[in-house]
Amino acid sequence: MVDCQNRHPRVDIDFTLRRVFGKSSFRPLQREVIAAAIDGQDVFLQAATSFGKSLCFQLPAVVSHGVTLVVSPLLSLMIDQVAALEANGVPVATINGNTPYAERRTIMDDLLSGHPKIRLLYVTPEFCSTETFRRNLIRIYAQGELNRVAIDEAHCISEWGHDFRPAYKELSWFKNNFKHPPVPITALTATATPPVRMDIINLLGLDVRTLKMFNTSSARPNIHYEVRYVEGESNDCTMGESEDPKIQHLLSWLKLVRGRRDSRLNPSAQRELTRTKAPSMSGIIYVPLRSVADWLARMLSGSDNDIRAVAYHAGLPNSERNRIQTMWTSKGPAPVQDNEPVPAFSIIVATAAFGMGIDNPHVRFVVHWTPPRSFEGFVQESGRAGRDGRAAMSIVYYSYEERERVSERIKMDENPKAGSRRRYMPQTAASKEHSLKARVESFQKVVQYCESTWRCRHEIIKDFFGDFELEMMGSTQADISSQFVLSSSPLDEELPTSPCDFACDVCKYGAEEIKKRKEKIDANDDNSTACQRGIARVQPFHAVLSLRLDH
Ligand SMILES: Nc1ncnc2c1ncn2[C@@H]1O[C@H](COP(=O)(O)OP(=O)(O)OP(=O)(O)O)[C@@H](O)[C@H]1O
Repeated sequence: MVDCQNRHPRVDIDFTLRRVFGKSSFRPLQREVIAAAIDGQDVFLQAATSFGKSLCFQLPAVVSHGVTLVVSPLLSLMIDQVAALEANGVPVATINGNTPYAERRTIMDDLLSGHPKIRLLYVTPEFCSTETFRRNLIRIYAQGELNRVAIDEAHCISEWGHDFRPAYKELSWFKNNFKHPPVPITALTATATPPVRMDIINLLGLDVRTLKMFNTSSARPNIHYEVRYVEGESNDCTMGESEDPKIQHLLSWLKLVRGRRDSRLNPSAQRELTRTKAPSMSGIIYVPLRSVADWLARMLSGSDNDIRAVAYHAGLPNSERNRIQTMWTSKGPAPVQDNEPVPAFSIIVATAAFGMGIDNPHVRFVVHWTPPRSFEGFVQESGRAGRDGRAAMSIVYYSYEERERVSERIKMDENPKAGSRRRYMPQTAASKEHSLKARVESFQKVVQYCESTWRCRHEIIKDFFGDFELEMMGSTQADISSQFVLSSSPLDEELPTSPCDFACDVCKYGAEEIKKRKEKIDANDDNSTACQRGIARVQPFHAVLSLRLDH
């Protein structure tokens, strides 16, 4: 058997970075992570959304001997990364549910040839646990051609492995079967809490004594985080635009943004000229339900000629979803045709089906229409903004009614009605308990993030992901602020500062102001509005969650 770890040539990674990936320099920490991978170490990288984690396994795969197997949770993510690698001329393949038989055969023939051309193969965890694929992998390994296994979005191992994607739990198969020589593993994530990190390490069978750990801070300095407190009912798809306070708020905010942008881009000329020439500003609005996505996209598009909004959710045909995603991720501003005005805003109104890993550098804002159901999901989704390093915005609309609704949905997912779409499928009583507890805690953190009127929101994010604990585990850390354009100018140096440099509503407007904004909804927390509308009194949030944990 050949040990492919010892067969990689001495490589100039700077040359490969420029020549293959078209990047001029490494971001802080990338070089160290890549060097550890080329050296054959097991690597754990936890870095903020948009840090550039993919490069940390793609570049080693390009310069090393053999094939790197990439385990990825979502088809859309695989398609995105495979297309980007192909565009850079890297031999890459994916085998997934949509791969025709003949293409699978060609890919496997290459991988089993003893000298494969393919450098990276993207698969799902479910495919990894099929007998046929495992038999083939053993042959590839025996030929000395299995270089590394990369687990992208590794938090899914812990978040999903215990319930609705049990195949994630079987990934220890790699360490158990490829021992002499060992096949190194790289695990990457932006959103793992301390217990999730330990779960990932244990489930993958990694040895903490030899594992190389790297991390950056979890919050994104170029994102301005804000919570907007809104009163009353929402997501009522029968409502008109003028009746919904959130639509009203959003439209006036967009108008403000557009006004500022117009005057910055073209201060002296007429606005019409600016509208014709400037590219659209991209944004994502996350909603809890498909029906709300369709309704809100319709409302926004119909309300203003300057907004083009499309819905994206799992209920759309695959072809439509692919079309929207391709349009969305195409790099660069949308081309301007003739003198046709380009809408000022191009918005995707999406359910959670659109999120993790999606890489469009130009997204300027991400809005959560209702409180997100998990804190990890919130950080992943808001992390779609500002991936070009420039200033971007995250807004969460928050009301107590919506808070109760989300906790009700969490409850329903655990005990679905017969015949309903079942989102989670815990296997045993113990794993059911584990998964419920994790989900409840994660949502409690969302509530804490939204209801806090005094703490910097960046600090809340960093706390949740335990940046400090990573340091205690011996992780090599890097400051990534140089990667982003921060909002304050050098002229502000004399002014007092805040933990996030005023990049959240609490630090920018002060605790008193945020408290005042929140008081608006505090007045309604006794459910009186619900009673007035004839809606049954909803159980208070904390009662619902503690009840849930009791059985
Ligand atoms: N050294 C670099 N120089 C310039 N751009 C880079 C560099 N490394 C990565 N990028 C770019 O940064 C963007 C984000 O990279 P990537 O998608 O790998 O992020 P990520 O860390 O996986 O984020 P997420 O966790 O949100 O999916 C990509 O467009 C990528 O091309």
